[in-house]
Amino acid sequence: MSETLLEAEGLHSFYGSSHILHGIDFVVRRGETIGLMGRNGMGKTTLIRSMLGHVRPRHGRVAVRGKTMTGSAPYLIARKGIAYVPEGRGIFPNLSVRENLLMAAKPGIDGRRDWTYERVLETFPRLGERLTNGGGQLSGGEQQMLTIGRALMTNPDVLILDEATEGLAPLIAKEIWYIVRQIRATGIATIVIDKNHAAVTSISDRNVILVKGKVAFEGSSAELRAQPELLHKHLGAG
Ligand SMILES: Nc1ncnc2c1ncn2[C@@H]1O[C@H](COP(=O)(O)OP(=O)(O)OP(=O)(O)O)[C@@H](O)[C@H]1O
Repeated sequence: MSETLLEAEGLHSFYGSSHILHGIDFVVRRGETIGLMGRNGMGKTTLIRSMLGHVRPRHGRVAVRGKTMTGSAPYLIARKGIAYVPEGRGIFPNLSVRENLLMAAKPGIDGRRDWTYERVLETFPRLGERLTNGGGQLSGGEQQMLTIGRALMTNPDVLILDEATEGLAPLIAKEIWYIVRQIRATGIATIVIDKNHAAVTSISDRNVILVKGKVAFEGSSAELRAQPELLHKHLGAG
């Protein structure tokens, strides 16, 4: 079985006295694409934030490449090859597109420099047309592309996309999905959180559905499609 890159075991996380995650087990192996699903407020973002050191779990363990890193600072976890594209984007509005990309550049954990500035521009031709524009002058879709481009410039082994197509026009969302497919094909493991379940299951190897901070389903896209009642019950879809 491929190397485990990111792992949560029995995670319990809280915001103040609100108990949000109730003993979650979650694993990301090299090269796999995981759809993380669930209705609003079920704990998807909290699970990601708990694994990445933004929220300190009260119980349980987080391991990165087999090493326990529960509650480690986010930058230490990022340094281990985990890139996070949060909901709502994270670019520097006063810097140009070129500067936004170049300042993110770093080799991967094993020294890989697969994702160069040139390659990111090939993947996102729209950004190439906007190199001198400020990040804040871009459209929502372009900002999202820049955020993903910045994450790729870090040469990650795991890329986490939290609602990457949220609020985008359908054609732009389609472009983002096309790019996610290309990224997947390069062997980067990806966690995709998105409300478009059909799009998620069309690219994911495995899917995890959260209900009230617990894993309610885990299985392949074929298994999930074979149980449409699950989609209806847990996601309100179909
Ligand atoms: N910073 C916070 N402080 C207090 N409660 C929070 C905070 N962030 C999230 N919550 C609550 O934790 C619960 C889980 O939120 P979370 O964002 O993890 O859900 P989600 O499944 O990602 O849903 P969404 O799609 O709405 O982001 C929700 O009830 C939410 O209101």
